[in-house]
Amino acid sequence: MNSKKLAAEHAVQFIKSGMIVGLGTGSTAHFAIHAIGARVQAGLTIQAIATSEQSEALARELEIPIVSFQEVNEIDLTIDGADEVDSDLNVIKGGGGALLREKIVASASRELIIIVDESKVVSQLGAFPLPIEVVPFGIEMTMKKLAALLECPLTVRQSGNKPFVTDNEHYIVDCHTGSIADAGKLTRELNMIPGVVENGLFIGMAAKVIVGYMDGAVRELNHT
Ligand SMILES: O=C(CO)[C@H](O)[C@H](O)COP(=O)(O)O
Repeated sequence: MNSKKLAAEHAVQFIKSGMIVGLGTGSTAHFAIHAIGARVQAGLTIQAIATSEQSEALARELEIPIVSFQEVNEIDLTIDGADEVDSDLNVIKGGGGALLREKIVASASRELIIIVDESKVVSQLGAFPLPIEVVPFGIEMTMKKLAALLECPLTVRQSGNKPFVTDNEHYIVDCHTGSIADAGKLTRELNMIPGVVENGLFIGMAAKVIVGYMDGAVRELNHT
């Protein structure tokens, strides 16, 4: 059994008719969107807001009703993947390049459920390169400021032989930070740099993490 699919299908059970649901991005979220589509076909009535053009296109294909932020005040529940999760349920996201919309949707949500396979659970965040979304204008200067703060190798994410461009027409800088001692402080410092739009640290945002295991087990991690 695919452990990402296991976590995704477990999470989708928390959706109830009438909810506004945030749809995540990535391969684990892809399984969740399919499971939501199946429940919609079976009579679940929800409306959804997607965190990327890709997830929105999939949702439309599966006939999941899509709404915009103009039409809702709040999102009831968002289900999204992650690149790393620690025991305090802090998370690194953005491996798929959708971190800005993911953070906007997560912060508009009453509840954020993160779905991962067991390989994503870590004791300290930072082995996965931290994605930072930056505006292309002045990126050389923004990267100098990032380098001064982080003191670690930085790379502009590529797609083919060009910079990867996000749904918001920005670039992603991947920062090989190594272990992050104080993720809360770092997220605030990063977002103070002009040119940085958002970073992939989601601190204190997840209410629950659902982990799928290779042996078929599923475990819920909650705040203690
Ligand atoms: O943050 C993300 C996209 O920006 C993804 O949720 C994250 O990269 C995990 O992806 P996957 O489920 O494919 O492992």
